[in-house]
Amino acid sequence: MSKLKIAIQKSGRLSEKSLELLKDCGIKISTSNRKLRTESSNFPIEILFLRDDDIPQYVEQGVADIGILGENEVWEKAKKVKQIRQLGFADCKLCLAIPKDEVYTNLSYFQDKKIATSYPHILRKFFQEKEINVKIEEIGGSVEIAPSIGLANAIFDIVSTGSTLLTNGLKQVVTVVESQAVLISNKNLDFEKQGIVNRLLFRIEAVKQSSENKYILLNAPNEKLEEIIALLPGMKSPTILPLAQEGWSSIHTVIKEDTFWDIIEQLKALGAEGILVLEIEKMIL
Ligand SMILES: Nc1ncnc2c1ncn2[C@@H]1O[C@H](COP(=O)(O)OP(=O)(O)OP(=O)(O)O)[C@@H](O)[C@H]1O
Ligand SMILES: O=P(O)(O)OC[C@H]1O[C@H](OP(=O)(O)OP(=O)(O)O)[C@H](O)[C@@H]1O
Ligand SMILES: [Mg+2]
Repeated sequence: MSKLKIAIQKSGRLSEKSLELLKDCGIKISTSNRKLRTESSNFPIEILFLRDDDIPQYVEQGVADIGILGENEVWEKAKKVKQIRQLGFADCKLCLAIPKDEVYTNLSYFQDKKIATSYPHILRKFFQEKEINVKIEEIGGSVEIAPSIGLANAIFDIVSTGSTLLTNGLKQVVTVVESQAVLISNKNLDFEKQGIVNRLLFRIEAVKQSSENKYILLNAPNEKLEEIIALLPGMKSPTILPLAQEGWSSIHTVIKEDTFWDIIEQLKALGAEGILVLEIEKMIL
C-alpha cells in the first residue's frame, strides 16, 4: 500500500502545531532532532521535515503529496497546488510598516519609496493593482531592521502581536493580507493517495470541530425550558432528561466555544443552575 507524503516545517513557528495536529488525529509519529523523514506506525503516512519556503515547490512537483504551511508562503511562491483547508493556527498579517515618527497619509505615501521584504511577489502584485510605483528590496529575514540601517524606507512583513515592530521603532500602517496555516495538496494525487487525504481530512474535521465547541450540561426549571432551548442550538437539538426533583430537567447540548460566555449569561438569567462546560475530545458531525 502506498504512503502519503506530508511535508511539514522542520523547525519554526509551524512545527509544533503541525505535529500536534497529526497527534490529535491519532497518528503516531516518532520524532528525533536530526531525522528529516519519519513514518507513522499506525497510519499510511510519511512525514518530511522541510524549510517552509520549499514546501509549495515540493508539493507542486509531487516530491511531497500534501503539506502544512502558512498561506503567506503559498501566495508568495504562487505554485500550482491545491489549497485544501485552513487549519486555524499561526494567525498573522502581512503589513506595511514605516518609522514611527513618519506622518502617514494614504497609500501614495509609498510612491517611489524603497520597501524591504521577504514577500516580494505579494508586495509587487499589491502595488501594481494600486498603480503605485515602489522599489522592492528582497531580504531573507530580520526585515524590521531595514529602515534603521538605511536599507529601505519601509518594510512589508509578518505582524502578529506587533511587538517586533514596536521594539524596532516602526508602526503598522496597512494590512495587506491575513494569513493562517493551511493544508495544501498536489493537484494530481492518485486514487489511493486521495483516499488517504480524505481519511486525514475526516480526522482533522473532528479535531477542529471539537476544539471549536463545548459540551454543556445544566439544570433548568421546566417552565423556562422553551426559552432556554431557544438559546441552545445543539448538534440536532438539545437532550432533555427529567431530574428526580419535580419541575426540573437536565439539558445536554453542544455550543460554539466563541459564543458560550454570552449564552451562559443568558441561561443564568433564565434560572439555569449547575452549569457544567466540558471539553470535547473528538466531534464527528
Ligand atoms: N509572529 C507570528 N505569529 C504567528 N504566525 C507567524 C508568526 N511569524 C510567522 N508566522 C507564520 O509561521 C510561518 C513560519 O514562520 P517562521 O518564522 O518559522 O518561518 P521561517 O523563518 O521562514 O522558517 P523556515 O526556516 O522553515 O524557512 C510563517 O510563514 C507564517 O505563516
Ligand atoms: O508581531 P510579532 O508578534 O512581534 O511577530 C512578528 C515577527 O514574527 C516573525 O518572526 P519570528 O519571530 O518567527 O523570527 P524569524 O524572523 O527568525 O522567522 C516575523 O517575521 C516577525 O518578525
Ligand atoms: Mg521560511
